[in-house]
This record gives sequence, structure tokens and C-alpha cells, in this order.
Amino acid sequence: MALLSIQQLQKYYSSKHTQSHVLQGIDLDVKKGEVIVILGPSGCGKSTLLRCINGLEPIEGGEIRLADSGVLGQDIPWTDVRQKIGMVFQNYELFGHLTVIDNILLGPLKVQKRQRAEAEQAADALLKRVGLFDRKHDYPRQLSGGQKQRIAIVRALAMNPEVILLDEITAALDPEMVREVLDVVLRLAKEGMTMLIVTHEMSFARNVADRVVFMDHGKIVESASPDHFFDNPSTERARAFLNILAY
Ligand SMILES: Nc1ncnc2c1ncn2[C@@H]1O[C@H](COP(=O)(O)OP(=O)(O)OP(=O)(O)O)[C@@H](O)[C@H]1O
Repeated sequence: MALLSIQQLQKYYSSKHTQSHVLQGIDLDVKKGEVIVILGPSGCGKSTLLRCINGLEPIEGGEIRLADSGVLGQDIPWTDVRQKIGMVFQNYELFGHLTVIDNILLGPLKVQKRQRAEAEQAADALLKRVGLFDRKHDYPRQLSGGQKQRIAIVRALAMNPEVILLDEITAALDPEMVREVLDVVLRLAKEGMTMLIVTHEMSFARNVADRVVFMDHGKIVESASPDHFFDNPSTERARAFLNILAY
């Protein structure tokens, strides 16, 4: 049985005069421990899909189900969903007025109401895993982009989520910092973390993914193993996408 199951997900963005149908019936099952990389041309709906799964965007149809908890937004309120499904964004979204450790502990203490000693011990262990324990009392402005992004990953992990969503987490980084962040994600994948990843780093995508999902115009048009997708894509649209990247 899937850990995360998305059925017939529909999402529209409306403005005064126009309405765009951004997700047009997305079906996706994610197994526990599976790493799915979502690829597709700019504007096809990748970020929107992640934002809907995390309840940051309301959905207009279909449902998202987490195995043990039920339908998101119905059986589990969205505020609880964000404890079970963590998200990391392109621009870190750390609070500038809080130290690293206070950024990390915000969710565990305020939302999950855990004891500080236990939560801080767990946070310390995570900081050590990403090599940033010595920056625990720094403010975000004292850190490089790559360090901030590793802290943002720790902050998501500190809630003990069942799934994490990574939305172009290296897109704002200087090239020399990309590796240190992707290495953390590769390690999480090896440890069995269930992840949905939107990235433009194709060699990383091929390395980390158990499955590649290719989207175009709000639909999933291909779902395949990374080797199959990159060496022998089934659809013309995926071939065109990969050809453009080759230039
Ligand atoms: N808040 C919003 N209001 C209105 N339209 C939006 C909003 N967010 C995204 N869109 C539109 O929805 C479509 C899908 O956007 P989305 O950001 O999900 O695409 P994407 O595949 O992640 O693109 P990219 O690779 O460029 O980040 C685009 O046409 C975008 O302009």
C-alpha cells in the first residue's frame, strides 16, 4: 500500500478575468522509502503539486491520502499535515531574528509541544549529521546559502515527518554550494526517507531517484525508472525536454 496516494488532483488559479487549470487530474502513489523526482518544463505545475501536497494551496478536486492518517484536509487538518509532510523551499525561509537552533526548534516546541531537552538533543544530532553543530547559535545572516539550506533541511527533519518535499532547493545557490546540499539529500535517500523532489540538477536526479515523474501542462505524462527515462523516454514531450537540456 502507498504511503502517500494522490488521486485525480485538480488545481486552478483564478484571477479577475482568467482561470488556468494548473493540475489536471494528477494520480501518483508514493511508497514508503521511495524517492520520486518530478521533472518537466517551466510552468508545468511541479511546484504547485508540492504546495498542494503540503496544504499551502487549496485544491479544487481529487484527494491526497497519507496511509495511516487518511485524507489530508479532511481526516487530518492541514496544520497537522505539515508535521507529517515537511517541505524545503528554494529560499530557505528561515527566520532571520532567530538563531539556528531556535529556527529548528520552533515546530517541535510550538507545534508538537515536545519537551525542550528531548527536542534539542534530537536537533543537535541532526546538526551534527549535516556538519553544522558548531553553528547552532549563529543567526541565518552569518551562514552561507548552502549552510542555510542544510539548516532548512534539518528544520524539516526535526518534526520527524513521514515524507519530505524539496522544491528546487539548490536553485538559488552558487555552484560550489550545490554539492554540499545535494550530498545531504543523497544520504537521506540512502537512509530510506520518503521524498518528492523538484530539481533542475539532472545528474543528481538520475542518482537519487527511484522513479522519475515527468509532467507537462498540468499532467503526468511519464513515470519511469531514471535509467529508462533518461536513456529512452517513452514520450515525444519528454524527449524534447531532454534534448533542450542537452544544449
Ligand atoms: N499563485 C499563483 N497564482 C496564479 N498563477 C500561478 C501561481 N503560482 C503559479 N502559477 C502559475 O501556475 C503554473 C504552474 O506554476 P508552477 O510554479 O507550479 O510551475 P513549475 O513547473 O514549478 O515551474 P518552474 O519550473 O518554472 O518553477 C504557471 O503557469 C504559473 O504561472
